[in-house]
Amino acid sequence: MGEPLIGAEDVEAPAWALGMQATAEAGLFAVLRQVPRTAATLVRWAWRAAPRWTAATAVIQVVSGVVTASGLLATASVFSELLSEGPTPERLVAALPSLALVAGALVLRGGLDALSGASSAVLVPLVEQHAQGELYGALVRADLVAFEDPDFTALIEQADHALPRIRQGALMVGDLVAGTISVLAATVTAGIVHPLLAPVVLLAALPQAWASLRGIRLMFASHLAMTSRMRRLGVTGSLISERSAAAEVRAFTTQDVLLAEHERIAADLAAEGVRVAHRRNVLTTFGRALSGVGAALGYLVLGLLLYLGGLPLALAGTAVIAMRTAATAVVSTVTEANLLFEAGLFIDLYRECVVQARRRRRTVVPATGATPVPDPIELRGVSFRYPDQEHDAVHDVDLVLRRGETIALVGENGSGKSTLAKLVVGLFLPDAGEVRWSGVPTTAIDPRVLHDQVALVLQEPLRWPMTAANNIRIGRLTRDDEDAYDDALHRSGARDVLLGLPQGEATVLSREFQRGRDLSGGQWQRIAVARGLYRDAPLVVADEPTAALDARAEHGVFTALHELAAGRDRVTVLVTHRLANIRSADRIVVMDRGRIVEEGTHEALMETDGLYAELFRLQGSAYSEPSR
Ligand SMILES: Nc1ncnc2c1ncn2[C@@H]1O[C@H](COP(=O)(O)OP(=O)(O)OP(=O)(O)O)[C@@H](O)[C@H]1O
Repeated sequence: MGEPLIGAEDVEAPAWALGMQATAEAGLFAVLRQVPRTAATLVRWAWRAAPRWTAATAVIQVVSGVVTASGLLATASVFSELLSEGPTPERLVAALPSLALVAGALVLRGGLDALSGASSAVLVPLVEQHAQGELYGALVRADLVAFEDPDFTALIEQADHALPRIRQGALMVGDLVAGTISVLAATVTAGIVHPLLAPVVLLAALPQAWASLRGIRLMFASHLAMTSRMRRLGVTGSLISERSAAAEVRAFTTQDVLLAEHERIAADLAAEGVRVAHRRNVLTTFGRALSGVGAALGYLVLGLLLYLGGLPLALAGTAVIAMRTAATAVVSTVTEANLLFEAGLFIDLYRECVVQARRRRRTVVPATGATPVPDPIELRGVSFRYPDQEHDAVHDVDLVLRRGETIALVGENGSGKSTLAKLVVGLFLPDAGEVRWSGVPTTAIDPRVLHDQVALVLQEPLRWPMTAANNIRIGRLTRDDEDAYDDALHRSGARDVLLGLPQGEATVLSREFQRGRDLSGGQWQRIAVARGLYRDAPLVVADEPTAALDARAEHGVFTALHELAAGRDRVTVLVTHRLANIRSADRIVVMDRGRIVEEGTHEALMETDGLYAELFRLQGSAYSEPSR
């Protein structure tokens, strides 16, 4: 097989990735500006999550930096005293106070390190939790159509992966504060010895910092460019590892081809990983070499100062210590800044996801007046196209639905029935035209107000991973009505399902938990119908509610839906291919390629002798074929 298994190989990077790539490739100074911005974001998150711990951590880090700096100055002073002129015992005695300071600083630093560890241990998980809360808070409010956009769902995946980097960044902020103070202290010490030595100290560190930053930018750009491939790897990986795919993968003997595809994509990613690692390695080596030259220059300056008499010999030891300490402090601070910069790129990605999720929230200016209700529901010139698609899934549809009516949507596969049903209930908003509920466009109704009045039974219902009882009660958690619960169980045929479970309605319906159970497709569908009935909403939309049901259960469900529609003044929309079941519907709406092509009662449509009559006869003939 020459073609790649999943499809087009030359996949485009999503639009958000292109934007971020530009950020990652921006100039070095633009990049340097990002570190304080990232630190500010993390501190803001920390402050919102736990203000007291944030303040305590800040104090600890600043004190820690100051103590380190004092220790360094005291060390320098010990050297000055020891290397000064005079008899050794006197020099030793003179150095004692500074020695005591060094020891004190070391002990204090140890204590502060312990405190800092403790405060980070509390703060970092809180920051992570806050960040996740912000993202998930935005995601649950994002409009359904956002999840039809693969670029957005890829961004969500990336944001989920960014969390460990945020944790790492949060850890780094405090260290960076203390580290920066240490660098300042070392530079000041060197500067006190001789003003020329202060810039010289930094000379050794800058090339390493530059190389390191470039390396990270390289890694991030590659990470963004590989987004689509990583997604493909995830898709093939889950086909290999997930329970839902296991049966078909084996039955179609696709194990080897899947594994080969997985290995091929993994090899691409590994090759890219090796390329980036190699280039980062070259950069690091180059940076180190340049830093070596910088350090050599530093010592050359020191030598020259000594030679020219600009520096007394007694201070040379102090200068060397300050230079060594500064070099070490700068390197660790640069490493911390690098990690923060790296975290910053992922935090940007994370924030982008939050921003996009917020942008994809449905903005509604609610209409004034009484709460809109689904009676009548009027569709005028409604069209809808899925994101990135070339054709409308629903095109120029006019339709009116009234309370007490049962409307059946029929048509061949892909004709737009499910999409139209989602437009009727306001899960999707039309791209053109209007859907009005009691005269108010669905665009002007708060989605929660809309959906609160809808009971939806989908073709492939969500298998809620919770107890069987809660799988039904989640239809309306605020309702506590045992009679309604029993009635829903009875009408949907779900009672038999629950009776057959080891712990009855308390059985958890998910194999991901211990003693959890799974159900058959038809049993799940009965649960979904029970959930829809228990919701007790004025608009009931059932999309193929009986596709997996046996004949008896199917009959029961349709009878229940009819009774409910007629008895309680509901609007009921049935999407189905089982035409025999909807003969008594008040109206049958026939769809073809996104348009309504016929509309009327069963009798009227049979008389018209169009698409419906053809489909009906075809289905009927399958049952009336003489037995051989
Ligand atoms: N999530 C989606 N993204 C892009 N296109 C979609 C999506 N869902 C459906 N479509 C396309 O929109 C059109 C209408 O699909 P829809 O699911 O509404 O049809 P349907 O009549 O309910 O089909 P079926 O009888 O098979 O359930 C089809 O051409 C389908 O390929």
